[in-house]
Amino acid sequence: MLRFSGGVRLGHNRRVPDSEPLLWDIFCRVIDNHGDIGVCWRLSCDLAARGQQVRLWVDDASALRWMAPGALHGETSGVRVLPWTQPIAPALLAALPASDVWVEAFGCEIAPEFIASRACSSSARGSFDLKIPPAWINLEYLSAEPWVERMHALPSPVLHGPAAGRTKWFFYPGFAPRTGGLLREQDLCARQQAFDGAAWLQAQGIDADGERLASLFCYEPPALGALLRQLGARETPTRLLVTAGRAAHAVTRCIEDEKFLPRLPDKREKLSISYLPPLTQRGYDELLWTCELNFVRGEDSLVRALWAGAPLVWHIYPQPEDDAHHAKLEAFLQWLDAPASLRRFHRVWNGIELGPLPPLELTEWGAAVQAARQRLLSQPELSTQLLSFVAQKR
Ligand SMILES: Cc1cn([C@H]2C[C@H](O)[C@@H](COP(=O)(O)OP(=O)(O)O[C@H]3O[C@@H](C)[C@H](O)[C@@H](O)[C@H]3O)O2)c(=O)[nH]c1=O
Repeated sequence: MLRFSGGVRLGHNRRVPDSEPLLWDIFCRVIDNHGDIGVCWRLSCDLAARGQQVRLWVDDASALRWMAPGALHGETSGVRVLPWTQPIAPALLAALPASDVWVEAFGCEIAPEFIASRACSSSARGSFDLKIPPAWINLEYLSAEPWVERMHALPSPVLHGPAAGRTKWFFYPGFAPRTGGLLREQDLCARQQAFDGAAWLQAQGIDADGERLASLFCYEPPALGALLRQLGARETPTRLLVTAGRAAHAVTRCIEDEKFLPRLPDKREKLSISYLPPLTQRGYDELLWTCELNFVRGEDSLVRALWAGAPLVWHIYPQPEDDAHHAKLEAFLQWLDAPASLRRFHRVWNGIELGPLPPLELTEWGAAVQAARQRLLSQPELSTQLLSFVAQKR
């Protein structure tokens, strides 16, 4: 069934059976960094891969140019990226068929003109047409904190506007079984198994013969200089694959810092650095699969590093107003059943504790990540859960 422009939609009063593909409107506001659009794009593609039709409304789609080349030209089957302008062009709204599911990602409020355009014009109150209510999902940020299990799947009544009286539903991604789970494409494990790291490095023009590989995706960690010194002092030479943007700037600043240079150990040549171009999302996954240690940040790359299964260190998105990220980090480490050295490493890496970085204990850290990955693989992933949740709420 074609649902995009020119397509024929089912009669408005007919309930679409659960097995039939649904039309989704996903709204994404880019606050900063790449996680907002990164998660929304991944979700859109994963739903489309399961036969759903997705319209992704985003106010700044610029990151998609490198994250998913072709996305803006409609080259991803089942996903159409639409400009979330303020206001949304009335002609665009008028041309679009009504959808079955609305998703507001990360607490962004769906555009009021979009909601109003879906209201039944013949209704006396001008209120929402209840004959074809879409399932309305508030997709939240990821956290391992215990309250997520209590909040997941709770209703949130809409009090104002043309949709007053309707209900939105909280959907919390999470690590624990009673949450909405984590995004994991159906073909992810197969792709990972078939992956050839050596060929990937060659394609990137990286000659890493005899070197241990670590990837770096971070903000500006206070212990970055200490990490570079630590990597430079390892027995086996290390190559750090530094992602484009803030991580690359932070490393460059660190290395160029005149105060820093004299303090580098004698064996400085034992640390080589490769600066990567912005990778596609798939390419970023492949980077994580190639490395024996991954430094990640934010939200989406953390999940991808868990699927990669190698030891990981998380630079959590800082919330300096109330330090809410401290509890969030501890909850994650608790869920991970992280060994003491990994916990301490995280606290220093995130500037929560002062002091030297503990040594890298990759065998122990890797075992914790592998065990966590196995636990996650036995739980249903996010899209499966979201599809069945939506089926219940329509
Ligand atoms: C480095 C790199 C990343 N990526 C992708 C992977 C992810 O989808 C995305 C990065 O997103 P994250 O890992 O979540 O890190 P981030 O720091 O960019 O995003 C953050 O943004 C804040 C606004 C949110 O509040 C945070 O929770 C978090 O999501 O970029 C690439 O596609 N290519 C690359 O080369």
